[in-house]
Amino acid sequence: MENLNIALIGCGMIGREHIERIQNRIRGAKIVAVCDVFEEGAKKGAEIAGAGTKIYTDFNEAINDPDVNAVVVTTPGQFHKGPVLAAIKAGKPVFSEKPLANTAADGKEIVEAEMAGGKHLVQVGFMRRYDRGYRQVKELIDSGKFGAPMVIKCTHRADGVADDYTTAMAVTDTAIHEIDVLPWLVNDEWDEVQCIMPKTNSKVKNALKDPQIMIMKTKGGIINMLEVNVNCGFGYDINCEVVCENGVVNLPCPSFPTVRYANEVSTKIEDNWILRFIDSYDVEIQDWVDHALKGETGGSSAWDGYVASITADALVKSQTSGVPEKVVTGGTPDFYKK
Ligand SMILES: NC(=O)C1=CN([C@@H]2O[C@H](COP(=O)(O)OP(=O)(O)OC[C@H]3O[C@@H](n4cnc5c(N)ncnc54)[C@H](O)[C@@H]3O)[C@@H](O)[C@H]2O)C=CC1
Ligand SMILES: O=C1[C@H](O)[C@H](O)[C@@H](O)[C@H](O)[C@H]1O
Repeated sequence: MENLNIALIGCGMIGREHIERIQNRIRGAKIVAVCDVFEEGAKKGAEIAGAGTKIYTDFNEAINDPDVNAVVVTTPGQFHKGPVLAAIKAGKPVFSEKPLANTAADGKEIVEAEMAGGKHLVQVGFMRRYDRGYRQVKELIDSGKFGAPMVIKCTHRADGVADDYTTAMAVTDTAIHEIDVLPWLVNDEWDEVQCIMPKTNSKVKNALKDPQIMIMKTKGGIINMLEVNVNCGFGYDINCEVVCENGVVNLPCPSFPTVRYANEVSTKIEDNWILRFIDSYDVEIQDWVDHALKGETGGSSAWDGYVASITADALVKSQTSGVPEKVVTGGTPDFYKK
């Protein structure tokens, strides 16, 4: 393939972000068609993509357009399976935003379809693997200088979520980033996970339980403590500290000026995920395009996405059981072994 001619499915918040970056900053690819169940949404996507962009409201029609040779899926997680399976059936490379699917059952269908087709076509949008800070942490850990990782402490904090955000989404939509990136960071796999509910924030006006504490243990014995806190009140605050045998490695915070003013010293915390990881989205999408043009996939595979969904299912189960739940994947199929 000379160029990816992409159909983007789901012209919402991140769909429009990806249209803008693909049209303006990504080499070797362009959006030629956009699709949204709401025609108005598709028209908004087409406006960003530019003149001549085809508009669809049916993802099968968009994906099977003969001018389309690649697919980006940016529908809500529970609606990823349809377009991803359609892209696999059409033999076209597909970038699916995270999560691959909201349940392990849906993820399994995708993995089985990709293996049956015999071609690696699916990449999942876990962009933290492309984030400069996470890659710096991984490089230091992989150097061996600090010894083996033993404990990880993370926060995933945001300042407010949509009204339809649920207790389960704290796992399937939010913690799913740590579920994917941490095993990659420390070269291990999840074994057992537990969700513990502290006192709920009095700002929460619906059934949402927030914050949540997720204790996750790897097969190698590393224990991670993750605080998911989506009503923190002060910004979008992502932290990751890896405690090793001879030292501690911390994820760098985005750099902002330190201001001294009126007897105070202060710096800034990002407002949201768009700005906090803006560079990593560009690196991730460019890597997907570069690989797809060679008939390959980079980043997180469909199997990585499926394992993340298996882990998420276990954590959601623990949200009600309150006890540790095992993460059972059955082992990596040869098709996905690197
Ligand atoms: N990597 C990251 O940091 C982020 C990833 N995401 C992921 O991106 C995906 C989309 O999230 P948002 O943009 O926030 O959602 P959104 O709700 O803003 O947009 C989703 C769009 O998909 C459309 N849609 C729904 N079902 C469809 C179907 N069957 N066919 C075509 N269009 C359909 C909706 O009409 C809507 O316009 C989710 O999987 C989410 O987890 C979202 C935010 C950040
Ligand atoms: O994917 C995302 C964002 O990247 C944020 O990390 C989360 O807080 C949000 O819930 C989710 O949509």
